[in-house]
Amino acid sequence: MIKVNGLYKKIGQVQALNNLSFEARDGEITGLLGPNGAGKTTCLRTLFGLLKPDQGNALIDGVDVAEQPIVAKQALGLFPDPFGLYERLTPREYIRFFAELSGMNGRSADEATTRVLAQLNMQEIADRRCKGFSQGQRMKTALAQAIVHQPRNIILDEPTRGLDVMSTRVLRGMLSDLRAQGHCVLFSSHVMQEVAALCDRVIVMARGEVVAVGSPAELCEQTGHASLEEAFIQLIGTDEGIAA
Ligand SMILES: Nc1ncnc2c1ncn2[C@@H]1O[C@H](COP(=O)(O)OP(=O)(O)OP(=O)(O)O)[C@@H](O)[C@H]1O
Repeated sequence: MIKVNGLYKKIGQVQALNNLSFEARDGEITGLLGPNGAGKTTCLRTLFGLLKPDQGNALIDGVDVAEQPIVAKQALGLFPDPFGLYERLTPREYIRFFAELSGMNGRSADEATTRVLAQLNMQEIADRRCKGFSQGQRMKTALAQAIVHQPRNIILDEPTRGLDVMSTRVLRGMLSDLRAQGHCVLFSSHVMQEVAALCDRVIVMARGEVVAVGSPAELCEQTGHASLEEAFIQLIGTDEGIAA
């Protein structure tokens, strides 16, 4: 469970977060949807302890990220940019390295690596170098890295940016599996179709605050629009920076 309470963050002259509060529940996929500059990345960076809020707090399974960053991060997986994989390593080496970074060693790191390779059906590519991998194979490696320490909560910042259709499908399948296993999945997006297809609940953000919360169907109902696109435009006040 991820919870943010009254987050404020000013960056330069910009009030990037402006009393932002919401929760993302276990066993659900929660989408953070907003136009460019809404504050999505700032929020996710705060959740991961990379930014300190001016006010308010972020809780991972009830642990305050600012007060106990190491404990909070152990319950959190951050999905990295799959284009940034180190190409000379194999997935097994790569994932094991991240297992060690999260505090495992020797046998436990080996076991965790083997487990996640099996979980994501990666045995065939486990010992090939990442160089030349398809996007889908990169996605799996990136996700394996994020979940090797079995965090209950997984955060993804614009995970489908730049992906082809097949890879997007692979990612959607992986996120649905994580939901079925009871994980809390939170991802940011400015792509409506993606949010509509995947999310149980959508947090609509604009100007650093929440402007609406609900399932895609509830958001349509709240605004009286049949299409999600129209609902979002009404809620956000513009369609600038939102993709269909
Ligand atoms: N390092 C920074 N320096 C200056 N301004 C920043 C910085 N980081 C964020 N901001 C500003 O804070 C606001 C929120 O930015 P943020 O990146 O969180 O938005 P976002 O919703 O992730 O947008 P996008 O969809 O475009 O990635 C924006 O107005 C942005 O310009």
